[in-house]
Amino acid sequence: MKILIKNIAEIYSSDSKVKKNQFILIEDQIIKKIDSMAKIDQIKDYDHLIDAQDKIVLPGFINTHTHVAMTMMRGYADDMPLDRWLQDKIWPFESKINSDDIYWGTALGLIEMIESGTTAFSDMYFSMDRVADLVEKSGLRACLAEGLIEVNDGQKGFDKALDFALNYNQRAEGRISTMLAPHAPYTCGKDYLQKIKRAAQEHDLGVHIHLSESKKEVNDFLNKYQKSPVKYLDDFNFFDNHILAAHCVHLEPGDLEILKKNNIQVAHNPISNGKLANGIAPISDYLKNNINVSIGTDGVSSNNNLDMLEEAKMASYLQKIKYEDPTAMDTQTILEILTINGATALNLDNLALIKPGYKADLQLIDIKKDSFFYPHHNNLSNLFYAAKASSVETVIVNGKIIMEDRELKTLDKEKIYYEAEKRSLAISKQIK
Ligand SMILES: N[C@@H](CCSC[C@H]1O[C@@H](n2cnc3c(=O)[nH]cnc32)[C@H](O)[C@@H]1O)C(=O)O
Ligand SMILES: [Zn+2]
Repeated sequence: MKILIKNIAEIYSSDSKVKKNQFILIEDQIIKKIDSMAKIDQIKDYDHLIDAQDKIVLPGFINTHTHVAMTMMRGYADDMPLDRWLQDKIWPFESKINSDDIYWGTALGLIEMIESGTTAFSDMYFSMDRVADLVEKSGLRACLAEGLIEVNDGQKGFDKALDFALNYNQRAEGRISTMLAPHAPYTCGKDYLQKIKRAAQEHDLGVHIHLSESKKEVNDFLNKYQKSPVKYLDDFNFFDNHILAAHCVHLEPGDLEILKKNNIQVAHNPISNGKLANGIAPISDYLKNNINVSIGTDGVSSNNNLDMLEEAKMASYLQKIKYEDPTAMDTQTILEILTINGATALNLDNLALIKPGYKADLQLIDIKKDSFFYPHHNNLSNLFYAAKASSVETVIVNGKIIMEDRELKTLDKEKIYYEAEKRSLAISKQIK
């Protein structure tokens, strides 16, 4: 399948300056050629033509930390601190969820991701085989991991998670990759974490974990072990693997050096950290120290959506506030954090740049339809600081169009809305 995208107003990719008036040729899963419209006559052979007049093209956004099925809990538990939110609301709800519920809750989240220009995500949840079915069907790219909480999951859960990680890696034409995911150092003991670490090393799998999210978590570790969660994990070499660490909000002296030394991949979730009042992560310091930072939305229940544009604007403005420095996170940095840094975080090669030889995961954004794109001084600024995700018009993943002119090509919206609504409300009724 060859797709030709012509008349592109501008292409933004973090490896180069903005390119104007271009075409892109996609062949099968790969970006084959990018050139100026003056040379379009050279391209005679293609199956599908997209006219990108008045549109800009960017790599798809990569959401590096989420629990997609938690979309079912949108608006179910608000305005609470992390420990109470988990223990009083979220975990009781999750104890009633079956794998069909996860399927439909995830489907609801996938619609939102596609419609807001996300082409890849990293999910930590349960019933991952069902999530994988949806990744396959939707056409999205995902890094999937069964989340493990030791008291609930134990050895059996570990075996299942490892089995999943080994069996599903590279499925769906390579769109699915896998990791192991101990939930957090406060929900998994040292022996359990060591077992997971050794399995990850043996099978060359990355490890996805929540880390130093709340002040309480850090204080509990300081009281119990006289060291921070970061130091605690480092002391038994937990960080030897590729580590995707969500949050990293609260650091003790010496922690940043540990993150840097171990090449920890920080997934920053500013809206979740705001909603649960966990604080503002020291992202500027991470960036200055060349620690790779990407962005996650976390689950909808702590957000309450999956919109990466909103997340990025919040990330940037919070850093400006925290450091009283308007340059703390500029538009170029936002572009990197939303795209190429996400690919690095998920250990995926040849992804997230608009460049020949790279996977064709990209989005077309209309810059003439909505008032917030006017005037056109700087479209990247307009996109990150002014626009809404409804300007995302067409989404391509792995060379396949999954949304065109805002029409979803792979998912049945009506059916998904119906099932997700029915199941979510039925579960909340069981709890009351
Ligand atoms: N197998 C586990 C599920 C782990 S999935 C990942 C878990 O992370 C939880 N979670 C979601 N957001 C956050 C957060 O911000 N901090 C900590 N945990 C979270 C989520 O509710 C889910 O229970 C079990 O049987 O409970
Ligand atoms: Zn999370």
